[in-house]
Amino acid sequence: MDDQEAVFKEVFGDSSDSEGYEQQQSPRLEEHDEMHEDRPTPTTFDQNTNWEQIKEIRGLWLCRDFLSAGQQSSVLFSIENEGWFTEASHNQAMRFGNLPAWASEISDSIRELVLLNDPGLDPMNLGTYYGAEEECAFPSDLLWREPLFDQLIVNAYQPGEGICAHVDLMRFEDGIAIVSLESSCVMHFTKVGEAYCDAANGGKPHPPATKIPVYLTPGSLVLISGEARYSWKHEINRKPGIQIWEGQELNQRRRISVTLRKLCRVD
Ligand SMILES: O=C(O)CCC(=O)C(=O)O
Ligand SMILES: [Fe+2]
Repeated sequence: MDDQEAVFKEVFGDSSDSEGYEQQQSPRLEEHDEMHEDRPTPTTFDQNTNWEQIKEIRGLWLCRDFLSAGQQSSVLFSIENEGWFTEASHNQAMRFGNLPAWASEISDSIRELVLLNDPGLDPMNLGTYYGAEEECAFPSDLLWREPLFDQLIVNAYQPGEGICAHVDLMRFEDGIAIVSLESSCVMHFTKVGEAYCDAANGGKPHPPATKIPVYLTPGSLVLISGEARYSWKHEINRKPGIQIWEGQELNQRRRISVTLRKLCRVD
């Protein structure tokens, strides 16, 4: 096991073991607890309060405390070790196919966390739970595809940098996950077709587009599927005056994001 893998297993635990979902989120923390007198409370995922459904947009879910501070450091350490961002001009890295171990661990944790909140998605519980599919953070057909994700993009944004409004390319399947690290930001969602477009309207002003702001803190996870994926654009505009949350302009630092998607099959 190399250093990076060891650190990752230390923080996330070994996802190949057969412990229950709740234990898998922080098994190593619990081991440490046994060794120390002044034990911190283990961080387990709360079954009901962890996920936030963005009510204006079907298929948009947020888990603010997806990665603990230690897990965030571990992921950042792994990303740093990849050596992708050693030069200031490098701000994006992509991987297709097998994900690096640390990204696979994130992918496994996403599946576990969705299941934890929606036990009815687990085939083991078929017929026992009857939850509405729209109450699930990820639809079951996406949750059980293999692999869950096979494409990774890591973006590094300096203060002031963001990403223009877009719908992710159709070459990717439904079901996208974004993990935020280092700096908080506001991601804005705009309905497709509602965005301001001068030329298409003969220069006449459009009514202002409905923009739904979503506050992404470090360690948070966003899941985007269905309407949120196909009928809404997302953007991060970090120009002055735009990154406002609860009336306050956010203090910007470098932001790293990890985006996981699945390529469409070409038969
Ligand atoms: O950096 C982010 O948080 C979003 C990235 C994104 O939307 C994309 O790569 O398509
Ligand atoms: Fe995107």
